[in-house]
Amino acid sequence: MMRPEMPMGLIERRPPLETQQSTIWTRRQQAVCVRRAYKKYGQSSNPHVILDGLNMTVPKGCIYGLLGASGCGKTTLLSCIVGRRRLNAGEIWVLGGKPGSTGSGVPGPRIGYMPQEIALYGEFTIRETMQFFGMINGMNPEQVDEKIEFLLKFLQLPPASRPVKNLSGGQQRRVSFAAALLHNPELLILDEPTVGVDPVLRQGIWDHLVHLTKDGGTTVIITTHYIDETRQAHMIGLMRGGKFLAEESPTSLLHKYNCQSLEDVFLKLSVIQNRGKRRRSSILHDITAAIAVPETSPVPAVEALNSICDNTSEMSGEFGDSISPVPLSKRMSICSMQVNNVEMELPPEANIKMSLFDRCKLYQSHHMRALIWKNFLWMWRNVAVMMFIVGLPVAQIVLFCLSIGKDPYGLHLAIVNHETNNKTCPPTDSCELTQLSCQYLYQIELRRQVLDYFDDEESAFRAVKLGKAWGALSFTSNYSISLKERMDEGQSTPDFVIDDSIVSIWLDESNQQISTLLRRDLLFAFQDFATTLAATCNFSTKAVANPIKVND
Ligand SMILES: Nc1ncnc2c1ncn2[C@@H]1O[C@H](COP(=O)(O)OP(=O)(O)OP(=O)(O)O)[C@@H](O)[C@H]1O
Repeated sequence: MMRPEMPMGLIERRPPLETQQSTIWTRRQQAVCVRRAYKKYGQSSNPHVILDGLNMTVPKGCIYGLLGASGCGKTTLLSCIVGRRRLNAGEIWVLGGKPGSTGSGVPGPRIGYMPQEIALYGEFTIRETMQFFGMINGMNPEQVDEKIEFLLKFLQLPPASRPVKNLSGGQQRRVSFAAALLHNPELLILDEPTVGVDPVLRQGIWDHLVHLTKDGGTTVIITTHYIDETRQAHMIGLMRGGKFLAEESPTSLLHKYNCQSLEDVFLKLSVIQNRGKRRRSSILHDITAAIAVPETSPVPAVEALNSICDNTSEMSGEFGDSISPVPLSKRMSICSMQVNNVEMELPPEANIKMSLFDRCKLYQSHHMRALIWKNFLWMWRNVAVMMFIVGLPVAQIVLFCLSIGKDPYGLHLAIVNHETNNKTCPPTDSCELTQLSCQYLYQIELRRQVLDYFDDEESAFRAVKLGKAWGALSFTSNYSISLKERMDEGQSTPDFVIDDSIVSIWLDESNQQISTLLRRDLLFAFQDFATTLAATCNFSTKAVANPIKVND
């Protein structure tokens, strides 16, 4: 592909480096390759931009130190790499595939991720924690046990039977680190693993990382606030303002900027980035001119722009534009892997349409087993919580049955009994058909309701209105005579006799449940009163029973 001519001013300021082509193939050969990453938080109207066109290349077999001030977006970038978050724009290739795509193994056992925040179960012992992570990554118990011995010794951890909650903060971070190392992943992503670690152990950790990457089989990306400890990294990326200020080996950075420490390099580059921002408008003008290719040119304008962004030579030295000044070939030689000589089988490309079967494959049996095991262990360790969770519904049901499941009793009823001049009357066991209202009221009392006597209907209604009674019952003065005549005369009973034989009832309907139950009680009480009376007088009880039979 032809490159557009660069303007003279730009060439004078920055001598061009060797042109590097960035193709999908080369991106997939890297351990991690991020291109034009853009990530923001918050509303579109007021976005908080964290990654602003960031490019990052982590060759395989490399220790890559990701450095930057607190809050510059290191954790955000790492969580996009492991597939916990998504970019708003741009591309990420991890171990040849896109995070989350089918068959990429990312997230999955190909990656070991130690997050910044501790994500361990406090109730579990160190051994159980390791067993859980081992199970998730498809390891068998023997393999886990073997690895535990080494990791406990190497990371100076207490005995494996110690619960995680009883460990210090630094020890818990080391357990989290051990969990990331456990399954020998191809790519180790460590977010501040050396926080709370003494200098001797810190050196031990770095030595181990160097050992892991020696044969090129493992790649490590590590963030740390101790900038100088990254001298042992093969490459470091200095992040600021959502971009990389540089992506180079520590020695070449120290040499190039003539500094004694990487902190000084970082400061120098920050100053250059600030200057670069001020000059940016004029540089942008130069670039626009560079890609303003004539219509006759065989290179389309979009390709020309991509070429400028992807090839490291054109804009090298312009920090803050997130383009590394190191040619790709040099970066590759820093690390142990010579990609050109290796024929590798790459995972499938992203955005492949997934069938339902493929989706089901995401739910692997060892994941399910690990989760079930973890949940049972958690329940076992939290017996009190479990008893509460199981016992609460039982207690609720018992309380419900005790309070609501029973029929209500002790309900007050306002009685106006003109037949007895509102006097209470005892029930009789003789067949005298006088004061039948008393016998009916007695049946109501048997249902444990409370009878309050009133002189007239008006005062009985007032009691109901004031909520002192749930209902009012009124008997006429010749209730018993009328009822008897009604039974004797049958069809020829005059209307006024029928009216006198009726018990008038008014119920408070404000609580439908109570009024329904009360209505049922009053009807059943009358049924019992009629049956008892029939039995006392040697009548057929069946004749007075309700002519409805509910069968089984
Ligand atoms: N979920 C979120 N919603 C909104 N803002 C967020 C969220 N997560 C992180 N941020 C913001 O994004 C910025 C970058 O956060 P990030 O954790 O990536 O920084 P960092 O470089 O890892 O910091 P440190 O070195 O202190 O861990 C911070 O300003 C943070 O407040």
